Amino acid sequence: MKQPSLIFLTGFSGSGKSTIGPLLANSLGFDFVDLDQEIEHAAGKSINRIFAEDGEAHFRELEATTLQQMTGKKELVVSLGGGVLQNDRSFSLIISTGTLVYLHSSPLVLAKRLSHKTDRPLMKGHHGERLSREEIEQKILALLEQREPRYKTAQITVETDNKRIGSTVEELTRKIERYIRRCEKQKIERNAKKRQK
Ligand SMILES: Nc1ncnc2c1ncn2[C@@H]1O[C@H](COP(=O)(O)OP(=O)(O)O)[C@@H](O)[C@H]1O
Ligand SMILES: O=C(O)C1=C[C@@H](OP(=O)(O)O)[C@@H](O)[C@H](O)C1
Ligand SMILES: [Mg+2]
Repeated sequence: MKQPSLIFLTGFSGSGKSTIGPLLANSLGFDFVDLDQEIEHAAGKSINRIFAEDGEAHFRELEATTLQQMTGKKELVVSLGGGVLQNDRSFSLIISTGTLVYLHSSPLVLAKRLSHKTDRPLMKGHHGERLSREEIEQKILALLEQREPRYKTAQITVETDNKRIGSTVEELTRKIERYIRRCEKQKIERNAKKRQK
């Protein structure tokens, strides 16, 4: 069953899901889980090592299995990894059990935020070498073309470019609280109609 207060944060790598997730959970008074951290904990190794030793397809399976543990939960913020929605099983699990929230960022800003990070295997070269900011931007553009259609199915979207993290958290809190209230009202109205029949 769908729980509007089960919040899944999506968006490209570097959009701020892992940074904003715990702050948002605190602001809403909800629990928090970072899907990548859960996977690393369960596997006993880093995402970099999972990609290098077991491959991306195995990582996508781990994402889908770990997500399953979150279905049915309420008042929880889950920071997803940027590629999880590409797996059909994960995508349908997410949209059928919670609220999808999209942190939108431009490729230029994402490349800037990611150019100094070493823990994003997909933002490296074929042999694990570091890429220039321009090369990272090209990779981002190619991946975004595939991923954006599913990011855009989110019920709530916020822009993260040129915005302080605190402002994004405030905007998200307002929008999510309003969305949950609306869902609750609709549920009450549906139940009242059922009773009248
Ligand atoms: N306005 C902003 N919104 C979100 N992240 C920002 C912003 N400005 C800088 N950052 C930085 O960008 C990075 C985002 O990384 P992270 O939170 O790990 O994103 P994700 O989990 O989506 O990959 C962090 O280092 C964060 O501090
Ligand atoms: O874009 C992706 O496919 C990935 C994004 C990462 O998470 P973030 O979006 O938190 O960086 C992590 O799940 C893994 O490196 C794969
Ligand atoms: Mg993250």
